[in-house]
Amino acid sequence: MSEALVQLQRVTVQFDDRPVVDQVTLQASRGDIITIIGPNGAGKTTLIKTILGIQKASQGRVSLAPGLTIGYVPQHLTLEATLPLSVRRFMLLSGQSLTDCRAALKRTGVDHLLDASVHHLSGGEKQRLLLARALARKPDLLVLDEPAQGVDINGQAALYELIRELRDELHCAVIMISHDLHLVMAATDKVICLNQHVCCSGYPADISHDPAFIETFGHQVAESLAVYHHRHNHSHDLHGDVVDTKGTQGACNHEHH
Ligand SMILES: Nc1ncnc2c1ncn2[C@@H]1O[C@H](COP(=O)(O)OP(=O)(O)OP(=O)(O)O)[C@@H](O)[C@H]1O
Repeated sequence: MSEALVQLQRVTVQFDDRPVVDQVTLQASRGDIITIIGPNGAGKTTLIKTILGIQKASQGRVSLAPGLTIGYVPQHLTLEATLPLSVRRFMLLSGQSLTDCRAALKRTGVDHLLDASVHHLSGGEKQRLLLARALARKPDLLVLDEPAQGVDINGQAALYELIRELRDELHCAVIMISHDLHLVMAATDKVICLNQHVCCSGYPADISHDPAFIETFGHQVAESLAVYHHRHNHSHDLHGDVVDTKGTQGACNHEHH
């Protein structure tokens, strides 16, 4: 059996006696990509904060493998607007060496921005910078809170593809929150549908038929996902351009059923 890096057992988080996360049990092992989906206010961010140790569980148990290194990609990069800060300095603040920082920036496709100001980066570049900062730690577990925010649709597909590649390279586990249901269904291994409690969980193709999923997201969403089998016969680069299997650029050709 593969090594469990994180285990949550009946974890509940309450704010003013209101359960925001209700008796959630989950486990992530090396190689897993687990995506948490759910409506606004469902407790998704609170749940990952509990895994990170930023939020204390009111009840239940959070167990992390000893010596676990976590790389965290927050929803937004929040910075003091008046503080001049280059990408280089931002990365070095993580405490990693310049060599590791540059390698991580190269891997996420933004090493050319080393001397740029973080304040001037586009939404997509900021997300890749945050991913590089998490990556420089060589994490066993990568936790991402809506990593594709501010990224256009082609860029989103490229970002999810990159996350899959990083999972393979680092042999880490990935837990992420996403609202992009179609991309989640195409790019993830396991989905947890959260609405305070775990409504349903499993493989993407299966959960779209689950009555609890249909109740949470409605028939229209469930039907559109149930018929959505996405076969990729090519990949995208980080800018969303299509690259075929031989590495040359070509036309986008997805097959849907
Ligand atoms: N520190 C806090 N104190 C009190 N209430 C909080 C706190 N943090 C979050 N909440 C509440 O908990 C609920 C869940 O919030 P959370 O951010 O986890 O939801 P979410 O599923 O990530 O939502 P979204 O998809 O909108 O980002 C919300 O009603 C929020 O107002």
